[in-house]
Amino acid sequence: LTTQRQVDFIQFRTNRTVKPMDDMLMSASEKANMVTFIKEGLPAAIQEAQEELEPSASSNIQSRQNLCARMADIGKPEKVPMSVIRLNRFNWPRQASLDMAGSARIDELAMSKMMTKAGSGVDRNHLTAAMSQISARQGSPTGRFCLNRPQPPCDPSARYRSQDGWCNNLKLPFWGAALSPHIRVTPPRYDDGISTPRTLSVVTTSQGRPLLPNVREISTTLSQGLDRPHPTVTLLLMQFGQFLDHDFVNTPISLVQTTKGEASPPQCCNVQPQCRDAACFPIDIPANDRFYAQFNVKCMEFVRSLPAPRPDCTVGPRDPMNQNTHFIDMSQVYGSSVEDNAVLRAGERGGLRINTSPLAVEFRMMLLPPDKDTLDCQRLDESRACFKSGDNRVNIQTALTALHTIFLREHNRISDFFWNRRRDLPDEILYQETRKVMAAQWQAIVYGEFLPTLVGDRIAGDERNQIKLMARGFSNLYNENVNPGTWVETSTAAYRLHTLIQDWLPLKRTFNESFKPFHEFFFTPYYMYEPGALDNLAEGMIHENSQSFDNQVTTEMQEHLFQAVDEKFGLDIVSLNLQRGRDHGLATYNDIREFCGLPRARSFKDLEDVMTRNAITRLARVYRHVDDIDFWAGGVSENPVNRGDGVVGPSFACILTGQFRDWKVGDRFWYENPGQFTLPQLDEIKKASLAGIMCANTNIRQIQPRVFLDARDGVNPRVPCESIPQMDLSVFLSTFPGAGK
Ligand code: HEM
Ligand SMILES: [Ca+2]
Repeated sequence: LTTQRQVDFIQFRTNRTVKPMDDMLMSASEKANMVTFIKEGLPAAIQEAQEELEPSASSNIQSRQNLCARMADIGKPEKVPMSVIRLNRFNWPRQASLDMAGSARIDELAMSKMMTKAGSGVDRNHLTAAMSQISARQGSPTGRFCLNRPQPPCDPSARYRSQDGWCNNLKLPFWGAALSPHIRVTPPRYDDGISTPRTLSVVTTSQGRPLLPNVREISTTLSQGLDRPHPTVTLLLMQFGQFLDHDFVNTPISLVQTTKGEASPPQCCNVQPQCRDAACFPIDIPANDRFYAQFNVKCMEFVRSLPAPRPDCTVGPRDPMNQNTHFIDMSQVYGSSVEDNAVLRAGERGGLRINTSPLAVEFRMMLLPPDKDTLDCQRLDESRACFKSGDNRVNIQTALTALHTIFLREHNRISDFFWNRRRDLPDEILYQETRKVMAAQWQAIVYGEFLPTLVGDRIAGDERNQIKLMARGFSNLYNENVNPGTWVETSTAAYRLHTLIQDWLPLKRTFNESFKPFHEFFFTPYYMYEPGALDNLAEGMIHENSQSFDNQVTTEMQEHLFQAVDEKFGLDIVSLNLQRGRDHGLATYNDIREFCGLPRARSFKDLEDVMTRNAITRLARVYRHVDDIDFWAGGVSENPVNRGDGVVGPSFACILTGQFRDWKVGDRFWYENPGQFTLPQLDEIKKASLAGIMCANTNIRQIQPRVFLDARDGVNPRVPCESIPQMDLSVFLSTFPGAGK
């Protein structure tokens, strides 16, 4: 049986370096004709599209909006639930993202004009693929967001990463930078080949192609919220996983101008379809829904992600924007822009700003600085504010806030050490040197501890996958031709490991709390102000287990996501994940199988090579055809890879292995690259561990060395913190600017 198949080297079926044009089955003259057609027609199409989308020119759109606004007023406008407001805050766009999306929308309209012009004789996928390779908008006034983005030239000898990731790649400075698109390793699946979500089944009937199953129906068919704790993996794996995802991706949603002149997310439910904003993609809830029906809820709000313009001056199918640096560089701690970073800095001694509220001072707790503007937080009293960090999602649930706090403390612990020895150095140097060490040990922990647990030792240990750390010496894997960008396949499915989440937080032990459901911790991180809260959470996360990797997601996430205390229901993360996949034009489960070297399944039965019969039955119950299966739904239905050597299934493991490889070999500042650290410094970084960081920054006294796995006598026994190795930070002083003079 192929279920027993062992996976080691992950080899992609498609050669990702092949340009789409080369891939097309066209004669040379056909290709040449298409290139001429695009070069001649596209600038005019862009011009037309721009005029059409210009706000002043669209009086008819305006009047339609006004009409619809009046209709909405006549009907009773529903109060927007707090859960929806919180979801939108979670995905909030920066002004720069909104500006850039305007440019991307012009491109999309221009593309569709080109398609109309080309007529039905031309293959739409060929045309979009060809357009995406021709820089037709360079120098055009709307091209201001491509290569012309105003930035100082790159300094190849810069010792530190830039704050926004710009210039990591010297040839293509936008690669991996904040405010660039997610990238793709499989072709997009949009209904129109440009940007409209996949909604149609592959099946053709006499009435045409039926709709794909509704995402909420898929959600309830797959998951019954069963409680299946993972046998060996701690809850810290889940929590670290989320903390890491806030390093490499932050996808903003679209906003609309309200009549008051503010920008806000459009309301999509309870609005007539013809009056809905183009960014609306609401989720219908079936009338017989096992949970929402009792509240008479028929629709879940969903706003589409912002389109990102392509940084290489080409036009092409829509890609979502990423507001964080794509690199594994601790941007969730430091921010993804110079402006964000400035707010987080103490401004002296190389430190990060901390919380100076009376509670924090009284109990001598180093906490994150307060964020007075956080609308999504329900403030209980003035003395307990929500927190600020490098990623704006820091407050969404308290265990995440706890990890942010531990890494804040770690930064200040290291910067204090440096400052005590080099008081002559300015704040900026002390900060950057600390950040450099922080990012290095972060990468070492992500690749050395987290990834081997996630994809399994067998895959992580295979040198050919290039995710294994060096036993000694430097790595020679840096490749300037590898794009270090976050993949849509990762952000929108393979890394959405919401199946690992428990329906409680491990706060019970010290606080003697009666059971508190997980949703009471959404956007209410006030526990952090209790003395001992952080220690308690840290201790709980290494004691308790994650949920298993499977098609089951806790009802806290499937029914109560972001629910406020005075609400009865929240959102469903499974529906959101699936709908987001369609919004982002994500390839299907079968596409990914093929990309990963598994055979394309021709029937549901073919899925037996990676799934149990039970998991297949659920998929077959809701999907009409095996080609319709959404990647996330198929991915979580798989058995863990290599019989449980890894946590995730084979297709998630495949995507994640490729992704982590590219984040590493495409990062010029990867800590093992020559020129980043000296050999003695690398030897110290090898001593870094998450156990060590938790010991150094909390009051935990005992810990198992491999924190993502249960403590087990003989194998991974809990030991006193004193016996966990710590880096000798003094080795880093020798390469400080001006050292040894
Ligand atoms: C622990 C509580 C968690 C909550 C409440 C939560 C909630 C959410 C929500 C609401 C979204 C946005 C959904 C959408 O509109 O598309 C999201 C996205 C995401 N989640 Fe989670 N999540 C949690 C844990 C995790 C974990 C453990 C992981 C992975 C190990 C994870 C990975 C992701 C990723 C990669 C995204 C996409 C983010 C982006 O593109 O900006 N999440 N999560
Ligand atoms: Ca980052």
